[in-house]
Amino acid sequence: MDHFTYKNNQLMVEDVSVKDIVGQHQTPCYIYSRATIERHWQAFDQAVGTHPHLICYAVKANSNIGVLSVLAKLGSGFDIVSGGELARVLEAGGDASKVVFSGVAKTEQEIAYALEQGIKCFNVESIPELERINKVAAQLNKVAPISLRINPDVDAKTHPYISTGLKANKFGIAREQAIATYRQAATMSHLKITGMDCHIGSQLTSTEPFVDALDRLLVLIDELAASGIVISHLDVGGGLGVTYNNETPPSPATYAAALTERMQGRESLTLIFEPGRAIMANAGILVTKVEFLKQGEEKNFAIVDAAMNDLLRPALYSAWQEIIPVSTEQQRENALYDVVGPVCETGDFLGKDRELAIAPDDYLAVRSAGAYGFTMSSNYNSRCRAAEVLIDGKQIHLVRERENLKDLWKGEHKIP
Ligand SMILES: Cc1ncc(COP(=O)(O)O)c(C=O)c1O
Ligand SMILES: N[C@@H](CCCC[NH3+])C(=O)O
Repeated sequence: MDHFTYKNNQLMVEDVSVKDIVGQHQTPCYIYSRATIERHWQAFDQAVGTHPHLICYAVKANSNIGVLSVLAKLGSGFDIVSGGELARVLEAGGDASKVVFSGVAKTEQEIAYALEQGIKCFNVESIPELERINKVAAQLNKVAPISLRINPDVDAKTHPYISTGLKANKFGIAREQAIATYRQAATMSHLKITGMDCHIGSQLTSTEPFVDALDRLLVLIDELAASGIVISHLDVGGGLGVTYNNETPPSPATYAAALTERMQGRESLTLIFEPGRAIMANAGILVTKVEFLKQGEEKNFAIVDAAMNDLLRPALYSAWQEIIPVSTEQQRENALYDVVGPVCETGDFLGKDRELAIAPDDYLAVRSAGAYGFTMSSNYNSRCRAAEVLIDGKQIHLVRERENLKDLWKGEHKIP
C-alpha cells in the first residue's frame, strides 16, 4: 500500500495532508511515513525466510533518531560507520549487540566506544585496522569480534561514485589476500574471528552482481574452514536498489531468494543484510515551496526554497527524483521547468526539464527522498537545515526541529 497518495486533490502522507504538515512546520521539510518504513523492513525480513538472519539497517541512509526508534522497536540491527552513528542508535533505543561497525578508518576512540557498548562485530577493511582494534581491545582487556570485509572484485553496474566492490575501490581486502589476512588475524590475542562480509555498491538493479559476490565469498569460507577457521556469520552488505524513475530493481523477495538459494546446507551461517536505501528512500519526501517562476532565454526556472544543501543527490550524481505538486486543486498552465534552489552554484538543481503546472507559493514534493537526503545535507551558504517530520497515521511528530540562525555558528568564536 502506498502511503503517499492524493485524496481530494491533496497529497497525503498516511492520514495527514502535506498541506497541513507544512502549515505547521513550513518548508523545506522532510516528511517520512512510519507505516512505510515498517512495511519495507518487514518485507525485507520476511523475504529472507527461515534462514537464520539479521537485518542491520544502514544508518547512513537516514540517521534521524525518530526513524531509528521505529526500526529499533521492530527489533532491527544496525550497520554503522562512526561513533556518532552508534551514539544515535543507542539514543534511539537500539540494541548494541545487533550492531555491525563498517568503514575504512575507525579511530581508536570509536573502537573503544564500540567495545565498551558490546557491539556484535567490527567489519575490518585492512591489516593496520586489525592491529589497531587488537591494540585497543588489549588495553580494555576485551576481545573484539571481527569480520573481514572482502573486496570480491565484481562490477555492481551502478554509478561509479557508489560502486565499492571493484579492485580500483578503496574498500575491503582483496580476495587474493583474504586467507592470509584471516590467518594473521587468528594470531592476534584480542580478536575473535566471527564473520566475513562484503558490500559491492549501492542502487543495484539486478541480482547477478550480488550472487557473483556471494559465490566468491563462499569459496573463501570453504577454504578458510579447511584451514581450521570457522566463521558464524556472512554479511552480504546492502545495496539493493529502488525505483526512482523507470529502474526495475529486483524485489526484496527475488533478491533474498537468489541469495538464500546459495545458502542451502549452510544453515549454521547466519546471513546479515545491511539495507539502507531499500528501507528508507521511498518512505520519505522533501517538500519545498515555489518562490519564483523565472523565464530565461533558453529555459524556464522554478526557483524553490530547497536547494542542493538540503538534497545533494541531483547535484552530486545527476540523480533523478520525481517532483510532484502537493495540491492539484488549482488549474494551472503546464510548462517545462528546471527546478532550482537559491544556492550560488550552477549545479544547484533538484530536477531538470520537468513538466509542471505551478505558480509561486505552490508546494512541490521531491519523492524518494527518505534515504541519503537529510543525512547528506549541509549548511552551505549558511542555510539552516530543514525540519524533519515523521507521520504515524493521523499523528504528526516533529522529529527534528528546523535549525535557527544561532545553530549556524554554534561552537564558533569571535576573536577580540
Ligand atoms: C558498508 C555499507 N553497508 C551498507 C550500505 C547501505 O547501502 P544501501 O543504502 O545501498 O542499501 C552502504 C552504503 O552503500 C555501505 O557502505
Ligand atoms: N549517498 C549515495 C549512496 C552512497 C552509499 C553509501 N555507501 C546516494 O545517495 O545514492
